[in-house]
Amino acid sequence: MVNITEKIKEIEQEMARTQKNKATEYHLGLLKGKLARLRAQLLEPGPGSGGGGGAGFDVSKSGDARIALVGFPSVGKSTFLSKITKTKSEVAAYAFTTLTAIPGVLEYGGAEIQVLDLPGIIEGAAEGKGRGRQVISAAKTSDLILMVLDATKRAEQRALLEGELEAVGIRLNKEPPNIYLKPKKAGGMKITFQSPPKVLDEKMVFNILRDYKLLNVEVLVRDENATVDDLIDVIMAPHRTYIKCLYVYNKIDSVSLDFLDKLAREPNTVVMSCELDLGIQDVVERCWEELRLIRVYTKRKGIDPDFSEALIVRSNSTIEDVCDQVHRTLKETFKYALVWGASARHMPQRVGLGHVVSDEDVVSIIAK
Ligand SMILES: Nc1nc2c(ncn2[C@@H]2O[C@H](COP(=O)(O)OP(=O)(O)OP(=O)(O)O)[C@@H](O)[C@H]2O)c(=O)[nH]1
Ligand SMILES: [K+]
Ligand SMILES: [Mg+2]
Repeated sequence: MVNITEKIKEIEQEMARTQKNKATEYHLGLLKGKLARLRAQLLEPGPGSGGGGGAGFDVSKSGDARIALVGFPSVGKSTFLSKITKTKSEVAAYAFTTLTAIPGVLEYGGAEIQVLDLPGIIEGAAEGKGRGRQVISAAKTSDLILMVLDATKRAEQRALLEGELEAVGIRLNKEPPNIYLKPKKAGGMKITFQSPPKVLDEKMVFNILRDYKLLNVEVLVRDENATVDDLIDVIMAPHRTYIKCLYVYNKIDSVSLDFLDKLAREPNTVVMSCELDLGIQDVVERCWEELRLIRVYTKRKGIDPDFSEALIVRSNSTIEDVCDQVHRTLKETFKYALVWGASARHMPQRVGLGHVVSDEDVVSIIAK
């Protein structure tokens, strides 16, 4: 383990030393690939290491979605959990008050959202410092990461934390790169650019593929702005997780109004003070928006819809998903559905199992 960590350090240092220019770009690209492989290796439980990969905490998923509270120690994660759920997680002024994952339930919009309060992480977490690896594994299983930051601390805290998550393959607020890659049994490399690339070139792609021993492979780069990092992410796809992240600055009671104004304007950012009870509701509303959960109300023939209880499904869900939420076997007797609401072209619209529902649709399932 020490060995890999040292190798990672060496490569990071070499990359930092190397000037970025046309002559060094291929070399840097290969170093990036090597780094990505070593980091993945670090996360694999090694032989006899007794789970050195750091499995997550033993908290089963429940509810309609999961939010993870990630941050440095004492930024106010537990204080926040205690504000928005009925769970009381210990709060104190010293670092590492929370030592395990504490789940709470946030009730909002008819949904039950599991919120995981996690131990604070420190620099080097990705390499196994503190409970970092476990915290990050738990974060990986969430639908939304709330990165809780202390508004009174240095601005670098955010980049440091992002770096830790990046290092273990978490990609925040990013879509998977638009590069198609398919390993083949034979036929050599086939590299195609859909339009002239702005950053990558054929030699770079060739070098990286060869370095990964992908000698028979088809690659189609669809995004003209794709980078070496994007290509590596596609090659390393099983080790990459794309998660939404909301940056939440707490303790705004202790900063100037000018600074607060600057923070609040940053993208994907919300500000709050748990101590003064300021902005908490805004944070909850932003979480709800980011999760993009959809409420569907069911209606029986001849009776008004039941607006007191919603079925909660993910965005882009279909009538089939709605059926599954009602009952496991419902779709076996499904004939058609009637839909009222934003997803319907006319009211009601008669639809099949593949119809994509919108938030607050009313649905009547007609059985055979
Ligand atoms: N000034 C100020 N202090 C706060 C605020 N929210 C929390 N605190 C204080 O910050 C300290 C740390 O709070 P915790 O909730 O324990 O922080 P944590 O992030 O869970 O800490 P660990 O579990 O140790 O990682 C406590 O003394 C809180 O009272 C806030 O909005 N403003
Ligand atoms: K604390
Ligand atoms: Mg805590």
